[in-house]
Parts: sequence; C-alpha cells; structure tokens
Amino acid sequence: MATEPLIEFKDVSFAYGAKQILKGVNMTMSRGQVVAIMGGSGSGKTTLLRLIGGEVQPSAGTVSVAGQVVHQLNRKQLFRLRRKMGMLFQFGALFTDLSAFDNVAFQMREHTNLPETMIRDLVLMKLHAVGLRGAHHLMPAELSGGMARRVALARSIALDPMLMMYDEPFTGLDPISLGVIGSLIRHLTDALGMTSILVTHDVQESLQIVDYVYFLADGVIAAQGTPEEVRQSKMPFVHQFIHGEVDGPVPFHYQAQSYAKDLNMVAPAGAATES
Ligand SMILES: Nc1ncnc2c1ncn2[C@@H]1O[C@H](COP(=O)(O)OP(=O)(O)OP(=O)(O)O)[C@@H](O)[C@H]1O
Repeated sequence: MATEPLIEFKDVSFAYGAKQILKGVNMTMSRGQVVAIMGGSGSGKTTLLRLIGGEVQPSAGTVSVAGQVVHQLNRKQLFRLRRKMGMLFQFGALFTDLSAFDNVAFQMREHTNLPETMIRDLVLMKLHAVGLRGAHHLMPAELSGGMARRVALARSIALDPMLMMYDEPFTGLDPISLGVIGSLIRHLTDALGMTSILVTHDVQESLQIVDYVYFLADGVIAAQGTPEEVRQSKMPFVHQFIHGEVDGPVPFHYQAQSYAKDLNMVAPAGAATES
C-alpha cells in the first residue's frame, strides 16, 4: 500500500455560524488508498469533503491536498487544484438532455483543447472502464439507476483526477448495483492510481473495499482503523455502526426541546427535559 500522504487534516475546526461542527480533526489519507468516513447523521462528514474542495474554510487548523494548504490558495490556484478532484454525489445527476457519451465528454470539451477524435477515444475508454461502452448512445432516461450511477462515475473520472470523493455513492441502489459500484471504486482507484474518499452509511459494503476508516463523532475522530481493526473493535460507538444498531452512543433523536413543549403542552411539574 502507498504511504505518501495526499490529504492531511491538522487540528481542523469548523463552524457554520455559531454551530461548531468540527473540533480539532486530524486525518491522513495516502495516495492509492480508499478511505471511508463514517459517522452519525449531521456529524460533519460532507463538511469534511467541502473543506477538501475549498468550498468552506476551517476556523482553525489546516487542510492540505498534495502538499498545498487549500485555504491559502488564490482563486486560480484553487480552480487548478479542483480540476484534479472528482466528485460523485448521491444522486450524481446526469444532464438529462445529453447522451451517456456526451455526459462523459462534457468536462473534456469544457476544460481541455483536445481534438474531438481524441475525446471520442477517451470517453469510450472511460465508459469501458465502468462496463458501459455499449451504452454510450443511451439517454439518461433509458438507463437504470445503477447504470446512471456508473455513467456519473465515468464522468467524474473523465479528467483523470488524483482524488475522488464520493458522498453516499451507494444510496438507492439494489444489492447487485451496490456491489458493482463498490468494486468499481476499488478497481478504478487502483488502476488510475487515485485516492478515494467515501462518505457512507453502507458499512458492510465499504468495509469490503476500503483500506482505512475514520469515525466522526462530536466533532472529532472518535475511532479509526483498518476494516479488520474496526470489525474487532469493542468501542460501543463503533460497534453500533458496524452492527447497524438503531440506538446507542449515537442517539436516534436529534437534540430537541422537550416533546411536551413542542406539542405546546404544559409539562407536569418536575418532568425531566428530553435531550
Ligand atoms: N450551509 C450550512 N449552513 C448551516 N449549517 C449547515 C450547513 N450545511 C450543513 N449544516 C449543518 O452542519 C452539520 C453537519 O452537516 P454535514 O452535511 O457535514 O453532515 P453529514 O455528516 O454529512 O450528515 P448526513 O450523513 O446526514 O448527510 C449538520 O448539523 C447540518 O445541519
């Protein structure tokens, strides 16, 4: 496994206004690795991806990508860095009026001066990598959910990124498509020499393809390790995740005022306030 760090979070804190989300996060992701970030809903996983992409800036600490501190870059440098990052969102929406081929070609036509003959070869190569070369002429409406996700994946690797970020890439897929996307993420990371960061709730699928897992809770990395270490962890928080238990250290309920208050009821004297 490669060890050269591509992404480094050093004591990163972040707040949306007065709402503190991250409180001193430290993480290292190496070239060639597939890394998963897991944590409860609203724990700040997507925010970590936004910090890497320079969409938001930390209030303290540094986020470095390929040796560059993201929030110290000027606009031009940031755009140049972003060109080396691919992003696949949950519903990686395709352009509905463009064919699979044109969806993948879009970025190449926008961002490079490559001749159309070369773009054609590259697009077919990317579609071939996700097993859909034969579907190049289909429109998004003619693709199944799993196929559409694969075209979106081909599109996000169109410019050969050094880093791919996936936000809930498995959501809404049937078990077979889910397995296909999972193994594609692993295979493409290895074949293209990228680093892949996966924000996901699909624990069992992810543990089969990742090299390392970070668990985010209460604004910090609460646990981390290889899939093997994570599976054997006795930490209640990790255990809850791995075994898909509904409630545990990660509460089912978002913090709220008392239910009685929400229902506009008067709580009986001495009633405990729900958290
Ligand atoms: N633009 C924003 N302005 C204010 N608060 C935000 C903003 N974006 C996200 N938040 C809040 O910040 C917290 C972290 O959000 P984030 O999307 O990073 O969590 P997450 O771990 O990815 O959640 P999920 O798993 O539910 O997608 C949440 O409580 C969310 O409500």
